[in-house]
Amino acid sequence: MSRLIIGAMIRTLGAYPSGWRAPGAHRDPRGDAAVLRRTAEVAEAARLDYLFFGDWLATGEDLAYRDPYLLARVDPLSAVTYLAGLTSRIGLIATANTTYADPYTLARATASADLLSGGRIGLNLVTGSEARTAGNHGRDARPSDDSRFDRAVEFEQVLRTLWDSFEDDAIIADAATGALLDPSKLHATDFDGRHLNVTGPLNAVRPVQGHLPIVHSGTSPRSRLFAAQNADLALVAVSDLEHAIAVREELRALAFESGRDDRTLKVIAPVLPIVGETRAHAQSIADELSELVQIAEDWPDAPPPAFPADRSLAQLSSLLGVDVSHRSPDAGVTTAVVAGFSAVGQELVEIVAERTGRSPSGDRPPTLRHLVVAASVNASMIVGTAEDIASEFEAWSDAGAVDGFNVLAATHPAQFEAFALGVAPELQRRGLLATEYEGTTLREHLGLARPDNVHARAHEVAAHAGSLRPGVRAGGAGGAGGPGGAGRGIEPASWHP
Ligand SMILES: Cc1cc2nc3c(=O)[nH]c(=O)nc-3n(C[C@H](O)[C@H](O)[C@H](O)COP(=O)(O)O)c2cc1C
Repeated sequence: MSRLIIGAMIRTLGAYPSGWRAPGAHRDPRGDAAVLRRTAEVAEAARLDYLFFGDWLATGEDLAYRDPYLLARVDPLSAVTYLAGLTSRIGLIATANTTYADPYTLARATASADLLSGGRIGLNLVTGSEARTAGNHGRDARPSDDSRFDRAVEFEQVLRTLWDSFEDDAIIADAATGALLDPSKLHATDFDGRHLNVTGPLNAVRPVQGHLPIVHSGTSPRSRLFAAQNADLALVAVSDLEHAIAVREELRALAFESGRDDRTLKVIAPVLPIVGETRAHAQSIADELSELVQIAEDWPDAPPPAFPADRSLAQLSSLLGVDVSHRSPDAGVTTAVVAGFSAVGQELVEIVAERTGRSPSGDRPPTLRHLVVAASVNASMIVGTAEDIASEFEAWSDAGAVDGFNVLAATHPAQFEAFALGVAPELQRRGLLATEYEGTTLREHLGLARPDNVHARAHEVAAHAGSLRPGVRAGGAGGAGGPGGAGRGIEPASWHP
């Protein structure tokens, strides 16, 4: 039984769109500091490996209905730096968008946070953008998929090379001789790529972790290739166990073909557990959350223009293959009605039954509202007791489907603490989560070696070959941490200056 990597993806207003409406739930982002503090304390006591902060560089009224936690949130780097001061062992992962960020500024901020945290920071690199994000950054259009990933590849290489500006022993600090620095161990970056030109060196000492663990989340083919070639953790969106096994196999094969030790790539799936004292209790929580999700028919005339179009009886009718748009959303759906549904409709009825315990043949049949919500709210939900949830984690681990999970809490604090205080101890009992932090850095929690300094390796190669001038690069191709890059501790011969 190998231990899983267990992190929590923090969404303070809850990861379920109606989570903030649940009784006692945190619902005002102006109070996020206290929730973040409490969440970090509980997560570290539960020995979770890390807290993960996604990011979205735009906002608008639509998010209030679809993804409320995105409406107004603390910037991920501020969150991890703040929590680094309040915790001592748990990892802290922030998200940055390589399409819009500046590599020098980001390298400096992340190297600083890693120093301040004692080596506990990770960096999730995303490239995606929507029109609003482009507009917020003075760009008139979304970059093409290829150009955003071509830039991301250069960006990741520049980050690693900037982080390696100071070799670990570059600072001498000898008061007697007045020697503060060994200048031969401070390296320029001199990156000259198609998208990025960075001279360096970075004005921050090398991170405690050498290079921060790189995370990448995405679904497109370019995204998977980027993760396979450059990431330590790949966050995947998967629909079920079989899909997860296939995606992990594909990512590991891509990593191997890129010249990496594919075991160094950890595949992490998001999961949204609803935890109750009994299964029926958990189902009642899921049922209440489902009923709190607003649908178009809740407005007497018409929903607001920004309201999600797919959250309506009209949209549901097209999925069911039966016109239910004129019926009450709270009308029970009986077995006879379900018999006329399409295959998709039947599947929705099963999803609702699994989550809420509502059955068309029972005394609490599902309503059309439940079916609208099941169809329009995307969530990898598991509903049950702490043992039920832990057994599902164990089954995915045994099947080789994942290396770990990013746990999303439907509500804060209730469901987050139900997981941390209920499921985490059960995972520890089964050997799936450590009972104590074995190391002090995020790399150690993730079982990742500390990479060599690309320039120091170049020194060795140069000393050996008598030719190479470290730090001067012939252009963007080939990189410190990219495919075959020495940044991964892969033999220097594969690193092309
Ligand atoms: C599990 C998961 C989490 C994600 N989190 C973010 C995020 O926090 N911010 C973001 O801009 N994109 C996020 N994305 C979207 C992709 O990371 C992003 O667009 C990436 O560049 C790959 O995109 P593509 O699959 O659209 O090519 C996430 C995707 C997945 C599967």
